[in-house]
Amino acid sequence: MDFIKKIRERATTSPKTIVLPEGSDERVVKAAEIITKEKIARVVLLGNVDNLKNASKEFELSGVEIIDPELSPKAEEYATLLYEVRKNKGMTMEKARELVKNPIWYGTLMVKNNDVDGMVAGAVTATGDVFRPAFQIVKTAPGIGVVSSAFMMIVPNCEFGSNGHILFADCAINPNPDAKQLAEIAVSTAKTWESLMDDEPRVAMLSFSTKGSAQNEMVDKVVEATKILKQQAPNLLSDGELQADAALVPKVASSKAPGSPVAGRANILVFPDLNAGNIGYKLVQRLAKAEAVGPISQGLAAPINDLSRGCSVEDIVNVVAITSLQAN
Ligand SMILES: CC(C)(COP(=O)(O)OP(=O)(O)OC[C@H]1O[C@@H](n2cnc3c(N)ncnc32)[C@H](O)[C@@H]1OP(=O)(O)O)[C@@H](O)C(=O)NCCC(=O)NCCS
Ligand SMILES: CC(=O)OP(=O)(O)O
Repeated sequence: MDFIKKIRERATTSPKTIVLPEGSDERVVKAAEIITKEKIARVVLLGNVDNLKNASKEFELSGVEIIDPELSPKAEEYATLLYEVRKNKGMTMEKARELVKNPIWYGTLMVKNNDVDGMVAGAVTATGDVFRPAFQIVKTAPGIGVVSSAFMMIVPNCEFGSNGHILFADCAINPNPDAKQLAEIAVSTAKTWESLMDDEPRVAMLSFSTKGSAQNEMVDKVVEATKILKQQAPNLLSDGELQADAALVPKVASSKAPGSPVAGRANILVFPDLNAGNIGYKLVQRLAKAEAVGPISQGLAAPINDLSRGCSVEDIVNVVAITSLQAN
């Protein structure tokens, strides 16, 4: 079955409550309508109640809960929660009361307080501003050092990866991960793959060098990350350092990396830094007309997912479906 159809169907089997803090954006309101109609999740929309009531003349919003953080009776409770979680980092009650009026902080506190199962934001808000409160309030899951993200790229008419499905990581969060963090990103992405796909994960650690063809400290980082990855996850099919063509194309792999367990058949591409990852996913999305589902966050203690500000309504619906699945 088609990947997107499958995740949406899986989400309907145990619908969760997801907060969408950007009720001021029409795409988000339309997505709330579709999510509710298709029973993918129960939606809480944050925004100005009057504006959203007006919007509901245009959109079918029955079944969607609407909260205005500025008028919410829970604002003081959430401010106290924020103060308690961050007081050792200099948070004051005054600052907490101010931050709670911001829908992204309010939504994150709803997640922390278990009032909702997850949050999706980023249609209007830049990635850093979505994740900073998440890192500070929700924090990492036990045993996780670094939160990262992955995009499921679905490339039309493509034989590479798993029938054109390839996870790209990290394309949204960590600007310049060190070797240890890069290895952890690879392990997290393999777990994300396993939660979404039926076949085995095959991880390529990407570089501009294949198996020593170039020498540079940027290559050394990927070589070191591959070594750490193989030690930490010996049963995971992984290899590096590989160029993108060696990772994906069997013929190139047989000349550049003969005998590699992954080269020519990778379905997970781990990029060496955020310049490469973010530019890479946007190029494939726009030039190859690939569907880019994500970014899917990995390693937070509760599911909070970002969007690209260029997202469509359908992108929002898809990320909400994935967020519901992560909340299971
Ligand atoms: C995500 C991001 C905002 C974090 O910023 P930062 O400056 O490191 O954040 P702060 O220094 O304020 O750290 C806040 C907290 O988050 C934690 N943190 C930061 N990055 C983290 C990560 N990847 N995983 C887990 N925790 C992280 C810090 O340890 C800190 O915790 P503490 O305050 O409890 O000690 C930053 O890495 C960023 O802007 N990334 C690029 C996002 C982007 O623009 N992407 C491109 C478009 S998608
Ligand atoms: C993921 C990403 O690149 O987000 P944006 O396009 O909003 O910067």
